[in-house]
Amino acid sequence: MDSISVSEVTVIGRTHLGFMHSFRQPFSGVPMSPKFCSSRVEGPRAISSSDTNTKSQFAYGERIAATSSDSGYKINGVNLKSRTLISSVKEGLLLDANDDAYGGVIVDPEKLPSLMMFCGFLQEGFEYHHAEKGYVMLTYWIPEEEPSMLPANASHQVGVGGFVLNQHKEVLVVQEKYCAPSITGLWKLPTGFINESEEIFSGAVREVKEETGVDTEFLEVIAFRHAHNVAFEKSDLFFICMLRPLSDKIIIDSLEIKAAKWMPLVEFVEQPMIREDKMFQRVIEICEARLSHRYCGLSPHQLVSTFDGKPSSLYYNVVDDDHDPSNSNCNTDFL
Ligand SMILES: NC(=O)c1ccc[n+]([C@@H]2O[C@H](COP(=O)([O-])OP(=O)(O)OC[C@H]3O[C@@H](n4cnc5c(N)ncnc54)[C@H](O)[C@@H]3O)[C@@H](O)[C@H]2O)c1
Repeated sequence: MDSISVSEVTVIGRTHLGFMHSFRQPFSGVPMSPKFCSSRVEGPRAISSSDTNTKSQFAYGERIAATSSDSGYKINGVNLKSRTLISSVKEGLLLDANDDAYGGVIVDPEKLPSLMMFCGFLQEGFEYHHAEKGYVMLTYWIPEEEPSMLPANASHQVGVGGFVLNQHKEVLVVQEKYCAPSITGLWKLPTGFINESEEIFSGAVREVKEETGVDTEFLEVIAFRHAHNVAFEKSDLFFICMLRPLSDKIIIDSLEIKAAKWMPLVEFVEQPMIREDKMFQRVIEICEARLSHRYCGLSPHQLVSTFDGKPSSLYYNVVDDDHDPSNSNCNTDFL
């Protein structure tokens, strides 16, 4: 941090993560490393939703203090009265800020006086929250007597595996170019990670296409696995998806994949690594149960929740509202 040089603030961002709001500042010296900071106002929960986005100032000094609301209250031991007065205890630097809906303030980065401000943020007890390409987010929870309510950084990665079976009861399998020595030579399902803002159903189709060149149609999530500390200390949600092949020609992605082929399901299951692996055994059993209609997976249904107004995919599998079992995709034949 200390070696970063100053450049002008060019972007104001506002990232909403529950209680967190933030701002960005790219610096020269470090390729596009805007900083996010977040803060929360101490004192009575005086900021109602009607106070949201009212103009405040956020003070930075050797201690941090901020205010909102017309009624006086204390921040860092300092009595504050005015909505716009924000005072630091020692330096008294004032930053323009907007109140947020959670009793916090969003500092206007365009008004930040210098980089020292940012270096100082860490010295003042701001903590790294997370980093993405192009920014680092720092947060600070002011009320010392309260535990921080800021949501933690994302804890999971989401992976998909494609179970693609053709009419000859052959499953589409790959050998990975880079893998643990213990699975070298294993013919496995194509797997990969979901991209940001990508759906599970389209991510599975994309991964299969990228690795094998085969076009598919998503059918159902058959099962998912939840495991911890899988990569970069993140937990892992792995969705095993049944896909229907729409083409059969294999063109591998030679960067990631050593080989791919259509393999008879019985041969696939007979591989020692698969036979000895309880999870894969169970996955195969579930897939076979699905093929014989003894089991039904989850299919995505698009809807918008009024809760957050976001278009969403709800994965479920029940008979439709008219209670007509023929409307359930459990009856769909995959082969
Ligand atoms: N691969 C398997 O056999 C397997 C088995 C069970 C579950 N899964 C699940 O599949 C999902 C995807 O996992 P995966 O094994 O396909 O992903 P992966 O580890 O193969 O990573 C996907 C891609 O990222 C690259 N990559 C990953 N880490 C790298 C690094 N440190 N440096 C350079 N490149 C790197 C890989 O080469 C690969 O191209 C996860 O949810 C996982 O739990 C995979």
